Amino acid sequence: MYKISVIGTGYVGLSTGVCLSDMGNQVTCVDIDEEKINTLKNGKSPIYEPGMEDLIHKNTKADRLQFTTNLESAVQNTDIIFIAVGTPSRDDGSADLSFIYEASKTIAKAMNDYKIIVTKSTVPVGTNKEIEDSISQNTDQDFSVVSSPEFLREGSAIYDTMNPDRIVIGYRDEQAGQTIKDLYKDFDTEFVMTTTESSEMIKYASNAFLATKISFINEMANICERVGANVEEVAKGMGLDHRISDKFLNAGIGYGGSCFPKDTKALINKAEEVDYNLKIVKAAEEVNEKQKLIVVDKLKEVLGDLEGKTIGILGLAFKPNTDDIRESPALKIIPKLLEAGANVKAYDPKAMENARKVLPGDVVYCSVSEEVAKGVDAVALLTEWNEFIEIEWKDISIKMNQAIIIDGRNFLDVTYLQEQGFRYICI
Ligand SMILES: NC(=O)C1=CN([C@@H]2O[C@H](COP(=O)(O)OP(=O)(O)OC[C@H]3O[C@@H](n4cnc5c(N)ncnc54)[C@H](O)[C@@H]3O)[C@@H](O)[C@H]2O)C=CC1
Ligand SMILES: O=C(O)[C@H]1O[C@H](OP(=O)(O)OP(=O)(O)OC[C@H]2O[C@@H](n3ccc(=O)[nH]c3=O)[C@H](O)[C@@H]2O)[C@H](O)[C@@H](O)[C@@H]1O
Repeated sequence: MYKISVIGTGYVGLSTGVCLSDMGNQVTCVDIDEEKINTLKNGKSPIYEPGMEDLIHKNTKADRLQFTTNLESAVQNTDIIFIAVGTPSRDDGSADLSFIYEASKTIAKAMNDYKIIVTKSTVPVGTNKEIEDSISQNTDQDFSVVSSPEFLREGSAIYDTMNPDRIVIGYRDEQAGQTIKDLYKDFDTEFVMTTTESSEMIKYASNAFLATKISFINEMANICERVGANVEEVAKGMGLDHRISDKFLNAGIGYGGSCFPKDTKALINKAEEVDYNLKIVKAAEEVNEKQKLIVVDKLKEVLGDLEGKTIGILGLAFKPNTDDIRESPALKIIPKLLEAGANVKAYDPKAMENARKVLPGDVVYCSVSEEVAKGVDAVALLTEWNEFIEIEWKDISIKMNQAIIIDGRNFLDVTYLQEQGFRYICI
């Protein structure tokens, strides 16, 4: 059993803290956001993640998990400190590390004895060395910095944390690296013990590769459409080759989220810093930006001028099973539709509250998916929530002005929809 504090209670920090406590450790989760901490103290999760609230209840009840805004006392009462604060994009694409350095400085000033500081946040190569320097400037205590990047996906954060494909541990101090490995000793997984620089690069290279894989299949989809091939069959045929694998080969309206867009930009920026032109990742980004707006092009193709037309949007989150809308394609598509003079009705099972804060005010939000279809000229599916499969589509076509569906995620059953009289268009 280790005494651990986790700084930052976002998707990564909260999942890390909750899972480490569930593994039997004594965990204190810290955030500067008082509202988040109060929500957590009341047993509620500030983010939607399947299974999160149950684990919060279970582990707070067992006295293994607590929440505070008091970073100093959390640091003083624990031996291992995870940093899981945000590293958002700056205007030039580089990672904004101000939250990281602010947290490290506060940790350093609070330190009362030897601590291991573990960086979970995604940080550019060289940052862990900088964190080490920043901490030593602010304390006389002994400490070690370990890099252990996170690979969880939103929407399955708890499952991914508990069942990682690998755990990467980058260290300078062998003993500290082994302690972090020991923390995860019950996990049946591969451990990659490496330098902090390689560990930092593994995280960026993995995200850049996955983003590129998505852009690659999206480009294949665009060619398939022009030559009469079916991208889903092509992806299936490709994915059966174990060297390619069928994962992350779903064509659609491109990747969003808080990480692929931000991390590809930060990697390109880092490459520029060392005079290297990262052509493939740049191309992946460019393809993705275009891909997001393909739904608008397709709507124009079938409806002509969008002025005065009404479009129903199913799904606002950047992927299913999350309320996160950061960099969601919906945030690019909806303003374009409004600009073109269309009316927009929208529904998402979990992300409407977040979407309302950033989308233009004239979007009409519906309380159920069926309502989105009433009186619209086309429905566009932007997020593949499972509940959209269960929609009684046959009752819906009669409520629409025109029975047209643009499936931005190649998710719905084309044969069934065509039988119900829909004009079905996918990517
Ligand atoms: N969201 C994801 O799926 C994944 C994110 N990551 C990386 O993990 C890091 C965190 O990402 P998210 O959890 O999505 O961020 P987030 O934005 O959801 O949460 C960050 C939290 O840190 C808090 N914070 C900022 N400064 C603080 C300080 N000085 N003391 C205490 N709390 C502070 C904020 O109030 C916020 O609650 C990023 O570097 C991200 O790239 C890595 C893998 C997956
Ligand atoms: O660094 C991070 O933050 C995380 O980024 C991604 O996780 P996440 O963004 O939560 O979700 P993904 O499932 O990867 O989906 C990202 C985007 O790609 C899109 N996508 C995914 C797969 C696919 O085949 N096609 C596709 O368009 C999704 O719709 C979504 O918009 C990675 O999968 C995680 O391993 C990583 O830890």
